[in-house]
Amino acid sequence: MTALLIDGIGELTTNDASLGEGVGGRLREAAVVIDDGRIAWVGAAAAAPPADERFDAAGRAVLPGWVDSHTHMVFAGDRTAEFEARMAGEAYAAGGINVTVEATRAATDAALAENLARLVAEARRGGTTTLETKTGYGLTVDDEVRSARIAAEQADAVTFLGAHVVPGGQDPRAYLDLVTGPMLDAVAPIVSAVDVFCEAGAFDESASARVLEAAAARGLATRVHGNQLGHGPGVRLAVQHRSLSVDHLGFLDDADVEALAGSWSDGARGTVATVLPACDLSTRMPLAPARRLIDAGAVLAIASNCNPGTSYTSSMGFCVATAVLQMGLSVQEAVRAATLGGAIALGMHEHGWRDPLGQMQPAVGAIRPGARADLQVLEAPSVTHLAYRPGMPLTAAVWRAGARVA
Ligand SMILES: N=CN[C@@H](CCC(=O)O)C(=O)O
Ligand SMILES: [Zn+2]
Repeated sequence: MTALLIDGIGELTTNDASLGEGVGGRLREAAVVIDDGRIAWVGAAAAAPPADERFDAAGRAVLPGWVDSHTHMVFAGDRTAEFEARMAGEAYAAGGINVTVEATRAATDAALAENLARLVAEARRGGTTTLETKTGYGLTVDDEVRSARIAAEQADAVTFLGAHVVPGGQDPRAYLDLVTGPMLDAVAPIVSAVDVFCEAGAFDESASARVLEAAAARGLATRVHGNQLGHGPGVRLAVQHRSLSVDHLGFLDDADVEALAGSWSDGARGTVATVLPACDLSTRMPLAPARRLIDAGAVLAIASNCNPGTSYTSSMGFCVATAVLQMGLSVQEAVRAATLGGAIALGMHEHGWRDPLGQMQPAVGAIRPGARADLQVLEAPSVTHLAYRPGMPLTAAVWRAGARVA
């Protein structure tokens, strides 16, 4: 194996308090050695061991690759008209999902895989090295299995979202029976988690609870899309069911914030609060109260929610900038939420995990010895530039599992 030394790092964000200072575990004048797909060494550049090859970061900032813990990238079609109508004043409603369902069902496997590859490549160029994606635009047994299979070829984690919306013309009770029964059984061998859109116009509290119970009965982790379009039971349900994350969070009351923070008390694995800044902007909905969540002690993740309806971007840099400029986070807090936070939301931060193709992978979300060698070099001296220069393409180089991917 060829070891690579990355030195000349002006500012290294490790996300490990034992390696550096502050929220990001930051080191100055640092170096990293990667070997066999993993981080082999981290420390002061002056003390770096020799390696076979060298990359000079030339004083630039290095940080973990983004961990995008929430996307919907298996789809076909376009929702430009819906977006235009929204920008002209129409409200977002869950019903738009059915437009993408129709286009996705009509697409060939090759077309879906190609569109996914295009989006994954975009994400990689923007510094994303770990990516979750969901089914949810098939909504028949065959179409959901097909989406899960296509996702498994390209994503690091696949989530089943059969409970996205009741497909047009179907009886809600019969569909819930299908999603919690035969459809779930068919996708269970491929996916690692189950999600439910708990919202008016999608699945109510009791239907959502049934989805979460059915998943748990099959040993699958759960996530919830909650509190996106109004206040609802999503957060409460997610915490009660010990879901890995609850995502969106535009409408929270004090009890929701306390429940999310309290879910981590006594050393328990709690529920990550995942905010989706690009989605909040793109739907002109209130921004999730990320500052309040962190201050209360919740564990925060930032994700892109890349999908054709509510957030057609995979730019984690844009999400981080928005979280700083509009949600009141410090740059270090936002970077941590978009890297380690996402890894915690996916259960990939501490130990090895199995990818959708059955291969064991090292932990992600931090630059520490033993972790997967997922890192990005910014065309900037510090991560502060992510918010100071919003919208600029600052990703200069990306390694994923030790391989240069951008
Ligand atoms: N909220 C549910 N699902 C997506 C939207 C999907 C769509 O509109 O196509 C979301 O996360 O925003
Ligand atoms: Zn989503």
